[in-house]
Amino acid sequence: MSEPGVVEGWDARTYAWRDWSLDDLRAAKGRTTVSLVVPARNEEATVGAVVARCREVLLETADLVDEIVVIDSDSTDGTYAVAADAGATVHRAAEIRPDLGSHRGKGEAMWKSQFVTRGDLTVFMDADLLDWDTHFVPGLLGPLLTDPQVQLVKGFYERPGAEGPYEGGRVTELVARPLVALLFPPLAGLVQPLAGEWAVRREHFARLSVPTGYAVELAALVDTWRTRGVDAIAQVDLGRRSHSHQPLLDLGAMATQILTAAWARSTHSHHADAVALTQFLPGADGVAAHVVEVPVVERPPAAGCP
Ligand SMILES: O=c1ccn([C@@H]2O[C@H](COP(=O)(O)OP(=O)(O)O[C@H]3O[C@H](CO)[C@@H](O)[C@H](O)[C@H]3O)[C@@H](O)[C@H]2O)c(=O)[nH]1
Ligand SMILES: O=C(O)[C@H](O)COP(=O)(O)O
Repeated sequence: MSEPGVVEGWDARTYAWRDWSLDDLRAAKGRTTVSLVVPARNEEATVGAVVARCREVLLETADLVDEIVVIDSDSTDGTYAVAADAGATVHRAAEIRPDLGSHRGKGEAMWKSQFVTRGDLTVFMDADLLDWDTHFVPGLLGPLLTDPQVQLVKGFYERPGAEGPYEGGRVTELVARPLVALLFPPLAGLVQPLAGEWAVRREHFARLSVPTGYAVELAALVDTWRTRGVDAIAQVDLGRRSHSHQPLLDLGAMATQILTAAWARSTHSHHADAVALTQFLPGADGVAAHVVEVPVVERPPAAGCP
């Protein structure tokens, strides 16, 4: 086992959010425009606070964000109304460019966001954040505003829990990290490869193929590395973050999507729109198998769309 520390090659592109003051960032921003995009599915309990705090601090006070856009991803609760009341521009993913069809999923909401936002830079933030702060956004903007070579910035953070502060979640540790180790080793220095808090240059994102589900993060990293080189990716320590946890079986679907996107990016290729995932639940006579059709549709680069 090697000595603990930053993985070789990543030290120069690993930052902390305190590395820039708001004044530094405002000066670097100049006429560059920034969209904060929050994909949200059934997040009425938390999306209001995410939007309201970002609006007050980043849009109205610090003048660092030019628009806050919530993409309502087929919610069946009050997400749309809560986000709108908190001051976001809200769009239903299915209603954006209906001529392009509609799919379920977080990646779909993020892909569709490109047709309703106008920022030169896009910052993505999850809507289910519990322990977080608005400095996430300036932290993620730092490398993009100060280094023209950087195309994509990934957040990382302590994740409070029994496992240890810098260990990721279950999918991160059991799927993403082993995959990166096997197939994409130059990305192994990323502390939280699946973090939902990341930022990207609009022009670069528009040239990426985007899995409609939870593989959007891993795909963006791999494709950025392949097309622009590993130096186009930076990561920023954002402090602490906690979020609501999904049930294990739902994470099985997430893992399947991530594995599919990784497989498509390895020397093998995959062309189906869904993967059948068999899971097991207690049944009347013991264990019962359930097959879940996990969607793995992938959108083409938005830049090629009419
Ligand atoms: O169909 C969906 C599902 C989720 N979301 C939103 O996406 C964000 C993150 O979703 P969540 O289910 O909380 O994901 P996690 O279990 O926390 O998964 C982690 O790992 C995923 C895989 O990389 C990332 O996409 C997530 O951002 C990251 O938080 C939240 O705002 C959700 O409301 C959608 O917009 N549409
Ligand atoms: O990043 C992950 O692996 C998923 O978000 C799951 O996280 P959790 O195990 O902390 O719920």
